[in-house]
Amino acid sequence: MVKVKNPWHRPVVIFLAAVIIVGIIIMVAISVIQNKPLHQKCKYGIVLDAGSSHTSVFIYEWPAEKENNTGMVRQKHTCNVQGKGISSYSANPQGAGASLQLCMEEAKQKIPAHRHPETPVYLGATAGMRLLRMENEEASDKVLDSVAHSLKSYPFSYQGARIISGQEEGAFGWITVNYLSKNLRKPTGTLGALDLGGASTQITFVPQQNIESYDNSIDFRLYGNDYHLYTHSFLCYGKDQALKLSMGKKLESTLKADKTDPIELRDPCFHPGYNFTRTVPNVFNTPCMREMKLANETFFHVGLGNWSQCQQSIRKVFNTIDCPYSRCSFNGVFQPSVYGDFGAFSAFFFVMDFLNLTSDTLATTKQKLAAYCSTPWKKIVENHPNIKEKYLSEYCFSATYILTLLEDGYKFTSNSWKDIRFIMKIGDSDAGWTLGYMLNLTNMIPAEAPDTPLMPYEGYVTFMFLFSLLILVLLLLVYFYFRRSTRTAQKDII
Ligand SMILES: Nc1ccn([C@@H]2O[C@H](COP(=O)(O)OP(=O)(O)OP(=O)(O)O)[C@@H](O)[C@H]2O)c(=O)n1
Ligand SMILES: [Ca+2]
Repeated sequence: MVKVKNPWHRPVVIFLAAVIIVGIIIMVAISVIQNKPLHQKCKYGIVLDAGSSHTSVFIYEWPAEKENNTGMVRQKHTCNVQGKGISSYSANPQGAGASLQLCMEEAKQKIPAHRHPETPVYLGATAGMRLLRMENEEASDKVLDSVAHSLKSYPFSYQGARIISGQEEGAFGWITVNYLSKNLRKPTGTLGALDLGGASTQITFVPQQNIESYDNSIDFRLYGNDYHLYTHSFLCYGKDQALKLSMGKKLESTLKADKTDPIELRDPCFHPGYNFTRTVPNVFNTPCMREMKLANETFFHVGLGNWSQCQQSIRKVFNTIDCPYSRCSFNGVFQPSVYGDFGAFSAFFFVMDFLNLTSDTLATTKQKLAAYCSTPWKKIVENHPNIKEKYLSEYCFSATYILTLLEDGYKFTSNSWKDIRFIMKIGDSDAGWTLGYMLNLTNMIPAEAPDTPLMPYEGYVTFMFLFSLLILVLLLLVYFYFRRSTRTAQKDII
């Protein structure tokens, strides 16, 4: 046997082997950086959204090692607490805490037991509790004590139950939609946030103009970028309270014009043929209507089904005359021109989605809504036998209110209407303030960008593909080179 001798064989082979080994090490390192651990350990967080109309429990989940990266936290589970919001328990505060039990038991099942002690639980109450606090502070404290006591009885890490401010509600809703849309680490624009609840509504966006009022401005530094936000929350302008305001105004003018007994409230925002007897205290028991003096006990609520008259009546709840700034939305509140795309969620979505009005032009939306409002009540009930009549009866009002709020209130135009996206979820997580609230309280969004920015997923896939191709070509070259060398050597021997 003759040994093949070639003086530059060895360095070439060593070089190629080194390239392959380094390549494999880089691939493994990138896989780790790309946050695709072999076995994913998760952490959890619970936020209770104690809204004016109801309470929801949200369970969030994220990979234990990579909690500071945008888009890593996702909604694992949500549970709707049965019954009304916690503010409805003012006369029976213990009932508020007890109402959370079923959903909290569910949370115990959904989160692995060994994670329970480290899982934070937060409860944030919104406009319903703000109103109760205005009306009766002692009662609102008792309700908060009751829910706090209930939450402390679970094996999680209780972090507090409090009434959040309207500014926090707006700002955390904005953080949620931009975190979920992965806008926060890119130089691209952000998404404004429009939230419509039962008792308040929020508008939050990055404006182009100066913010003239200190109360409406909020600054964040997230992942190394500065955000200067405009935000405002209108208490009493959620859809349930706005209905009361609007009906109250109509009742007042009816009382002035006609003192017959019982009073007939002829309402263009309800369908023709709709006729219900209501009692004044039931409809108007809210601090949003303190100045209105409405003594009569019962009245007939009669539908007329006239969209344009309905819009006229709703306009009366917005004061668009007085403005101490260069420009206002309504009620003397400063607002810069709306700018950029907006995500409109909660009742903005529920109502517009129910009426199939989430993707039309403003003109078409108005036409369709006018036709819907004039549809007889009997037909509406026939078409939707499974929906509670109370909710069904209010969609004409609610959608007309939404259009009026967006157009006359926030000054969206037929042109900027198309920048509004009616959304419920982004990915598998709900749009709302709860996720932003938890990200903030757990410091999961760092002010500065991490030192090693991640390669985007598409870039990672392309890189891995090209690198694998390179390794394959190198292996083939080595193979052919050796084959040729061996053959040459064999020929030499022959
Ligand atoms: N699928 C749903 C859920 C809720 N709603 C109604 O939409 C309104 C707002 O609901 P939500 O956003 O849950 O309000 P809350 O959070 O309870 O109120 P707030 O934010 O003002 O405290 C309420 O009138 C509720 O009855 C609806 O029409 N359809
Ligand atoms: Ca809400």
